[in-house]
Amino acid sequence: MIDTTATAAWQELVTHCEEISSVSLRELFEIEPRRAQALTVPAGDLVVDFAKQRLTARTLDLLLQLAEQTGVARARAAMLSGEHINVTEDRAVLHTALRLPRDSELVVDGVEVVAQVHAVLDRMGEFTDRVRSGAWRGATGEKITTVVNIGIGGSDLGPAMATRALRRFCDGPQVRFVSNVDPADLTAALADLDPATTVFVVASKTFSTLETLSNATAARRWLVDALGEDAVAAHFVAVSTDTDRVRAFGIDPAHMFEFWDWVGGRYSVGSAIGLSVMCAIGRERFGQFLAGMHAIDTHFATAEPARNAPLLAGLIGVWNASLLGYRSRAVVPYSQDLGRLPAYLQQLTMESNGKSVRADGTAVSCPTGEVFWGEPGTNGQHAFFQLLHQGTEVVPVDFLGFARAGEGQDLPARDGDVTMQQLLLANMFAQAKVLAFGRDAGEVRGDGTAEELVAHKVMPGDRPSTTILAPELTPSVLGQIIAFYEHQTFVQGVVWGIDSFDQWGVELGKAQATALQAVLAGDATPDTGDASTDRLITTYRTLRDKR
Ligand SMILES: O=P(O)(O)OC[C@H]1O[C@](O)(CO)[C@@H](O)[C@@H]1O
Repeated sequence: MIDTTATAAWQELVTHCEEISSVSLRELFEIEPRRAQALTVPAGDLVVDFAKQRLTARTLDLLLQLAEQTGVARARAAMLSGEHINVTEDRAVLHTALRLPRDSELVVDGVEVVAQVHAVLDRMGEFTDRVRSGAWRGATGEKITTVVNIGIGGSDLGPAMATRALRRFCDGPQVRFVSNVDPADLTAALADLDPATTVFVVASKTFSTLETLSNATAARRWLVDALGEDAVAAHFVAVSTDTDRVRAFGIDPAHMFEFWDWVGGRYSVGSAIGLSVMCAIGRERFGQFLAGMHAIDTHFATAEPARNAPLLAGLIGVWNASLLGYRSRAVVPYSQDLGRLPAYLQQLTMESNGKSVRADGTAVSCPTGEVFWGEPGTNGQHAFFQLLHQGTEVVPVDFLGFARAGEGQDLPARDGDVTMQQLLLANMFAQAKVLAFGRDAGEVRGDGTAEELVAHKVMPGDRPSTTILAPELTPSVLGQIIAFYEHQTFVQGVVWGIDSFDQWGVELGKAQATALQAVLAGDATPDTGDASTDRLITTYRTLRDKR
């Protein structure tokens, strides 16, 4: 298997990296007067501006050579055609098939999958229409007013993020999300609900996840206590790949919405896992959401490399993390509605690329897997931006902003003719500008700053960012943003040589938690194999019993 660091392109990038580290972003803009135009790449409705990244035309050229030498185009074709690129689980990786138009065809492992996908979408649409219209009645004949999605990880973060992002389009039942096995989560979600008007969507690819099954069991008890066992059929539906386990839990497979092992959990929001989103926004808008994803899939599959936004974004992520040593990336959407995007991207990117071995089991030879984190702007400006501007760590930022607020939603700002949406965007542009270009001591002194404060007010600059602008946050645009990040994650995985679609690293903790449950509940002297855990369990028991 190709070792990325052994390629000729990588070797050249290492040398180039040293050269570029001595050139400031200010200088790069002087040397390359057409930089802003050249490094702005449209993709669907997204306009992606890479101009404030620390790179030159030469860097991009070398990164594109790296993509060629590590086989990104070949891997992309393999993914899109359904080859088993998830080698450790021997599975195809086909989230892109979830958003193929109805008249497309794709045969995978001898099965035509597009027809299957649309059959499930149709069933989801029928269920959604019935819930939204009131045709789906609860056990006592009442209309459903609340849908509670019970799931975790990919079975929660995607739908929860999307429902919040599209909240101005939510005109169906209210939708809530319960994920954590912390009982506070379910208790709070159910506190003001009426079992007679509530439907639970139990969403789990495997239908074996401890948190989801615990919450679903508790929710079932809550419902049965109020309405009796026979009520389960009208109040529980499932989303899963495992019919037997759904049946064993007590949900009729007729009330199950299927997806397939070729959809990874963190890539599943376009599958039946999006049922709660469809309930909230309706099937037509959910169709627009899928069409948005498909538009970026098509861009990723067909745009020439130098104008392929997800390809460039993925390569620039590798450049930042593995060569320049910028190990984390802040994602700052200037949109309160996108408040859960950073959490969603944490799973998408870190569960995909947080790996130390390559697909063939050999050790990686460079740092992989950026640490993703963030909060919406402008809130983040009043929290962690100090470190972004003047800290010792350089953290590249992804800014996301929208030209328009939702229809009829913009408000006048405090003074002048400026609207709040303009104020929001002005902040976003200002932050990216200051991060890139800073302010040197001469400029600070020029403002009449007292000499003892000059060092404190110098803004170092040279802090890279990408700005993603779109006209408005609509279902389609949200789909485009998701697919844009999915594909850049894929590109990085290919360059690093890792399997971005397994997640073995989370298994051991799950197994040990299962083993520790009984120890916590019992009174025998703990003997878990390590003194620290034994001591913590003893302390826990003391605290638990001291009231
Ligand atoms: O949908 P499931 O099978 O309940 O899994 C939930 C999540 O658990 C994981 O397997 C591990 O955290 C994720 O990949 C997945 O999204």
